[in-house]
Amino acid sequence: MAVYTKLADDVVASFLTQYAIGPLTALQGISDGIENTNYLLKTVSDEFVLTLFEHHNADEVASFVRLARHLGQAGLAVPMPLDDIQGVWLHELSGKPAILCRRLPGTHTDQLTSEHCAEIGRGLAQLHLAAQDLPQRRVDERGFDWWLAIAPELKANLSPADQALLEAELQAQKDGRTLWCQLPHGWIHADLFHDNALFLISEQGTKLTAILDLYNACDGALAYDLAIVANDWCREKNGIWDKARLTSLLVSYESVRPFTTEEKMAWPLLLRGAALRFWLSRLLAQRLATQQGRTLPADKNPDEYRRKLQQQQQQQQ
Ligand SMILES: Nc1ncnc2c1ncn2[C@@H]1O[C@H](COP(=O)(O)OP(=O)(O)O)[C@@H](O)[C@H]1O
Ligand SMILES: N[C@@H](CCOP(=O)(O)O)C(=O)O
Repeated sequence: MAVYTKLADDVVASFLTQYAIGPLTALQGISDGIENTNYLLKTVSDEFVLTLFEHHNADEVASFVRLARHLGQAGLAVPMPLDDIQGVWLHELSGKPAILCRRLPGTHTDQLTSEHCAEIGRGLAQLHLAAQDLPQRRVDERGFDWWLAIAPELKANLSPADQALLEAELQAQKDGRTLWCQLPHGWIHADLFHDNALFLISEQGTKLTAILDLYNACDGALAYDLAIVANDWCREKNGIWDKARLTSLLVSYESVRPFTTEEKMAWPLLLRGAALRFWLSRLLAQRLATQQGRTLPADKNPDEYRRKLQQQQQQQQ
């Protein structure tokens, strides 16, 4: 569920009077997403998505949206906040930063194919290139330093075998740090799971229509971003690779931005780093959920990423 802040119709209707989009005709909470509150709304002119940021202040939102605007102006299909009649795009609603974006077409899919992977490979490479000239990249709040900081406290609840798996990977990542730092860096999406993309399927084929949720975007190794995508889009939840989807992803990405020699060398390290990152963040989310008497959604199970990491380690022995 992703409606943490409930908004009455009259509150939204009044909010919309700041925009030149006509009066509200329908309002519905969006159940997808995990972090922010999102509403789908209709006016006489079009469909829009209203987002209330639950965990970020206005300055942080301004930083993500700077990237979204830059990418949108470069022709990428990302949610771009609309200006109101005063030319202001960042608002406050119910005490939270709020933006309004046009609803992008397309739907989510869980039935991933090589065509989806080709599309996202191309889309991600285009995002990396288009963002290169945008300065002031944010630090990755869930990068290497965070792995080292959070691992000791999460380790206490793991089995001895999982503790050993975690320790071995942290050591391998420390050993690989010099190589990692030599890789091309830039703005990365940092969370481009398949639930953050929309597609349209027509007689012309499968088309990527939106890359969503740029709210983890930060500085990082570009090929690490691709490894995050590969782990989610090209592997089953049991960790088994779909080779056709992986090939499709890599070939398509490389057709837009060719890999450097160092990136090819670092690929196994990056895949493991990407698996480690989401194993740790899901363990943390699980701990918070338990403390609050909630259960995690089934598709956020930390074990998926433990298995992916373990298999990747075993393949490389
Ligand atoms: N501009 C948009 N056009 C169409 N759908 C959108 C748009 N923005 C958000 N959504 C829908 O809302 C969902 C949640 O958005 P997302 O940014 O991923 O939220 P969260 O940060 O809470 O995870 C998306 O998965 C998508 O279904
Ligand atoms: N896509 C992730 C959730 C987002 O990561 P987080 O660090 O912001 O929790 C997942 O599927 O685990």
